[in-house]
Amino acid sequence: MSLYRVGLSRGMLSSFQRVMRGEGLHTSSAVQYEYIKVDKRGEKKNVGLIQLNRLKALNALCDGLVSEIGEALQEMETDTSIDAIVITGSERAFAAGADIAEMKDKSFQDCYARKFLSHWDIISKCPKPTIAAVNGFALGGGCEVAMMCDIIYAGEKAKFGQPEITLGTIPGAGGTQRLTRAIGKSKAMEMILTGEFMSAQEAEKAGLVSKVFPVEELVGEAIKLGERIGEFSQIAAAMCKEAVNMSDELPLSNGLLYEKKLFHSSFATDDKREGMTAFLEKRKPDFKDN
Ligand SMILES: C=CC(=O)SCCNC(=O)CCNC(=O)[C@H](O)C(C)(C)COP(=O)(O)OP(=O)(O)OC[C@H]1O[C@@H](n2cnc3c(N)ncnc32)[C@H](O)[C@@H]1OP(=O)(O)O
Repeated sequence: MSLYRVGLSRGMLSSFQRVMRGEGLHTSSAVQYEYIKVDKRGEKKNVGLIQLNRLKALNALCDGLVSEIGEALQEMETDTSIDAIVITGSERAFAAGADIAEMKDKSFQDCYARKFLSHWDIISKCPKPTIAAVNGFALGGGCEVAMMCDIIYAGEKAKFGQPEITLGTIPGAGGTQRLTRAIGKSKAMEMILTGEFMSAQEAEKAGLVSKVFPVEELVGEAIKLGERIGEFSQIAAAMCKEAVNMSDELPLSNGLLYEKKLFHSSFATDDKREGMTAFLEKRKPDFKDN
């Protein structure tokens, strides 16, 4: 059982110092966080918001921060009132990458034995729809976290990059794979081999980002998107997500079969009956996520 689950946080170890610096511990219903803020947003409070909050280090993804994202996601996953989840940072930085100070003295043995970065996978495995709302820098692991989400919305000053080559290493949390799949080999290779950043507008044109918004409107627009998704059946949304994600993993014929099996499975739900009945009765469906 993690410390968080029994009501303690890593943060409590140094809470006195943080209180003295005027920084607080950020609390959800049962869990206290040091590096993130969590909230429920939208008119029905059905959109979970995770805001990275390690501002001085540009939200560099230290071990504690990533663990807290995982804790918050797990909590939101089991909270049936939450239909979609938005992950965001600050206006200056979504996240400037894995924490370089933490990595500097790590050996191969440390990385291999402790499966360094493998706990980041929890973000891509979340069954609920996830939206990255990216303002400012999304570099290295920050770009990778954004790409682990299902949809990326960007503020017009956002900058994406995989600059690991400038540190003598390579992307390690899916950067080469996901970027190549998103924008194609030539563009991904150029970005990764030069360490150069891509603007929000370029990222939208290349296909990494769905939409670009003015900086101050970004998070609100991501929450509106979460609310729109939340109008539908949670089960259907989870099935859509599973089928789309499988298209990245499987050859076409297997992907088509997988989709068909999920489509057939959706016929076992009350929500499919309600959706089709409501259409024929010319009324709004009342989905029960069942
Ligand atoms: C999976 C592998 C990886 O992710 S490797 C990391 C990949 N990311 C990077 O290489 C980006 C590193 N950061 C930068 O290049 C710059 O900080 C910047 C371009 C994002 C912003 O530059 P600017 O000059 O505006 O700010 P500072 O460099 O002064 O940064 C402020 C403050 O944040 C600390 N910081 C920034 N990024 C990281 C990081 N990835 N890890 C640890 N710390 C980071 C930086 O050291 C500064 O701290 P300070 O105590 O004020 O010196």
